[in-house]
Amino acid sequence: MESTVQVEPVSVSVKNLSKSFGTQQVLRDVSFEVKPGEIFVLMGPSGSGKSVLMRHLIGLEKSDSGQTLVGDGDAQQAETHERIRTSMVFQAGALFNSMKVYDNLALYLREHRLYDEATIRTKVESVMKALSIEAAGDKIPAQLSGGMKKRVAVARAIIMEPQLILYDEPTSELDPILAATTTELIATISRETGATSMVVTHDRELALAIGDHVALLMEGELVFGGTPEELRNSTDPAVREFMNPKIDPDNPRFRKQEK
Ligand SMILES: Nc1ncnc2c1ncn2[C@@H]1O[C@H](COP(=O)(O)OP(=O)(O)OP(=O)(O)O)[C@@H](O)[C@H]1O
Repeated sequence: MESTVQVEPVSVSVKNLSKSFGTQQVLRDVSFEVKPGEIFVLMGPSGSGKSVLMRHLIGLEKSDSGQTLVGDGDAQQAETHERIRTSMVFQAGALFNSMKVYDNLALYLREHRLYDEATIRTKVESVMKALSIEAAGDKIPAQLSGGMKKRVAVARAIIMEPQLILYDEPTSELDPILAATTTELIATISRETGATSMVVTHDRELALAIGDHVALLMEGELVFGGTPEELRNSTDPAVREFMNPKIDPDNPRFRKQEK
């Protein structure tokens, strides 16, 4: 992917982060570090607080206590995000359906008046080439397949040359081959741009294949943090159950959860 731009990666640091909504505590004293340039994978069951945690990192949520740093800046201050380029690849792509793919990609550069139209064209074409989506330029998102839409969403995120890229469930709703392709894409972008990557996912294959570090959040608490190898070898019953749930049709777990 020779047409991508190298960036200065940033660290992420979460220290003793707690957050409640009303009486429900969603994050409990969560702490972890992400090193510049690494791929950090955040896993955990539905409702465990992953999205709330990520929202803190892009400044959309205010903590009750604790600290979230992106580089040397407080993630909850707008100034940090003006200085450090962070982009998020949303699950549904967050593309404008009424606009051609080319215009979706050019939008950020045009809105921020960063370059003249000729330079924008060069940049958009270069990112489209890097992700092999040149043929999609004149189409609107509704005309694209799921896999192509994912690549356009990734293209839209990397066009701003982010130092930190956050992926929200990038492989959900994809067939196994497309999930593998998207996983490879995340690894390639990480390698080629040098950006720090954080991936929220339920996808164990992705976590084990490309994570430098993996963290597991359960009921708002970080119950595991380590390498994929350490995750694979964990003897913690909750971690093992999450990674390898045994399906027992005679003793369904939803019945146990009802009690
Ligand atoms: N703005 C909010 N107000 C009240 N409760 C909220 C709010 N945002 C999230 N929650 C609650 O916080 C809990 C954690 O939600 P969150 O979306 O972070 O889970 P998640 O781990 O991302 O789940 P999933 O994997 O299903 O996306 C849920 O119980 C949710 O209902």
